[in-house]
Amino acid sequence: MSTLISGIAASNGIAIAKAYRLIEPELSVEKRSIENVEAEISRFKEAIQKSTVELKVIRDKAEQDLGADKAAIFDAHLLVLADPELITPIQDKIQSENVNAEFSLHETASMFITMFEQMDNEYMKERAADIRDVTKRVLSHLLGVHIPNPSMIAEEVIIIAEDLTPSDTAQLNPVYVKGFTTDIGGRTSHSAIMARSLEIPAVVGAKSVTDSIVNGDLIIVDGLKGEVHINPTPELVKRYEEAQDAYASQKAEWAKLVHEQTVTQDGHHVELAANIGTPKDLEGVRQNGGEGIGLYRTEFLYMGRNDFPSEEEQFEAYKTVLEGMAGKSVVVRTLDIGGDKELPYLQLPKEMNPFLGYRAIRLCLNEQEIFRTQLRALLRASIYGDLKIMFPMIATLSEFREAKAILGEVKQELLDNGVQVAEKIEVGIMVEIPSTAVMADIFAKEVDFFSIGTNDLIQYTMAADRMNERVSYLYQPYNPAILRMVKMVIDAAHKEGKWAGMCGEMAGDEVAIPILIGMGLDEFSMSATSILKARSLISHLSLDDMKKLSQDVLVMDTNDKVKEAVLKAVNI
Ligand SMILES: C=C(OP(=O)(O)O)C(=O)O
Ligand SMILES: [Mg+2]
Repeated sequence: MSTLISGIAASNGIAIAKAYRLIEPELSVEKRSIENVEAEISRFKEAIQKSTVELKVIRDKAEQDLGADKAAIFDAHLLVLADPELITPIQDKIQSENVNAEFSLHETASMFITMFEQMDNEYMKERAADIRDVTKRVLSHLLGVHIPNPSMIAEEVIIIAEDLTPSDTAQLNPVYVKGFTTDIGGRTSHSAIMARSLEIPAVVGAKSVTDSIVNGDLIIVDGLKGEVHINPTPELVKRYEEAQDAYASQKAEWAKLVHEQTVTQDGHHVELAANIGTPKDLEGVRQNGGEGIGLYRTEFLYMGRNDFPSEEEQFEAYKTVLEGMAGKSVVVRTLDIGGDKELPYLQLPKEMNPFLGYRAIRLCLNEQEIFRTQLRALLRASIYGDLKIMFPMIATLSEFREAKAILGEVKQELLDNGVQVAEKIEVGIMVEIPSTAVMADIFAKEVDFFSIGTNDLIQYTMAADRMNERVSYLYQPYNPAILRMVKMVIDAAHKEGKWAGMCGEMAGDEVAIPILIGMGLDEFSMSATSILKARSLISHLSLDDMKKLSQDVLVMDTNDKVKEAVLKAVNI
């Protein structure tokens, strides 16, 4: 009997494959007295040996599939495993206290982790994170349980997880990972955004998938409808295979527009740009006819590793993207860390409300060395294309002025040292905090452009956590409260002769697009895989009709009424 679980459609497409549970096993430790100390120490040594072999295989595979930078984290783990300063005290404790290896490992490692975490030293804090990971691995061997290793997957699978962190997603190889489904998350959580950029069908917020699915179950992930089928009947599999074919033909139709401009029926041109996370995404942008990069989320450069990327490393990444876009506009957003995006090597105090906390520009203005290094790398790369710099999470004008002043200082230092920097670099902001949307007329006098970040703007306006599927019904992009704010921002930009774009998920939403065209949005930035579909839709719209539609919807009372009105006016 097949079982159906409904969730949130997070990334288009249909995937059919075996389940792979990416879930950490229970690793609780009990204290036991042991009689044979020698045997216990051998058992411990054997677990170390197995962990070392395992880590070497993982490291080599990660290097081969994902590159040396992603593999570096496993080198650090291997060093910890070979470190006598950690290993000897564990053996000594087994011997002197006659306790089991699990207990000795757990106690000794916890002592080091606490000590290193309390040090005011980034390097030592990173070591604490390494010890934590390595301890888990050795414990798993002592306890005889299996820790899943996503980078080791070598057959077609569908990942089943409670949630996927951005660094988990960075380790997934789309050659094997055909789809994923998670218990938690919403359409704008980062796992969903990554799934779209990797073109992996995904259903998130499916509540009970980890309870209902065991390794090896046959799974269908329907990323179009938001459904997960567990052990489907052969008839259902057949129907889904046909749906996969139909989706592939539809994509082939859209693909004909890859070299076309984006123009409405009555000749109004807009720009369809792509959101990217790494230079590797450029290929997808080209294949999908992106007219620029509207959002380069640079935080991915900082994730899934052990240390900050150097200025040189960042410079290379930015240069690759600018050169790859061959003179087309590239909007690079400065580091937006915090919220659900954590860095293992930047230990920050736990916060009650991380989405309302110390993140993005707030952190960069405070930890200026991190910010200045990034700005230096960006400015040095600016001569390789059309760079635009964008600051995230701007809430007040003084934050913008301060960030811009720092950028000015960094630029002057570079020029003083004879480093070449592009003459004209537009500097803009994300509009993703309601205070900034409301003050858009004032900001518009000082910024070069706006890019509306609806993922956060909606979460903050509706007071609904974008990661929480229990309040995901409040993710209402067509709610007139949101639409009015978007309209204010676009009008404010135009009044000062500036341009307004949108890089939140709403920009690629087929119900929102007609309204946004009517409001005069200049640039739409979305997952590369949504571009051709959006271009096709826009080519069937008339600007005049959409202007009228956008005025009508602004005075409607609910999200659903607006949606209904758009679906009635436009054949989607
Ligand atoms: C594009 C946005 O930024 P992110 O999703 O990275 O928070 C947004 O908030 O809409
Ligand atoms: Mg945001």
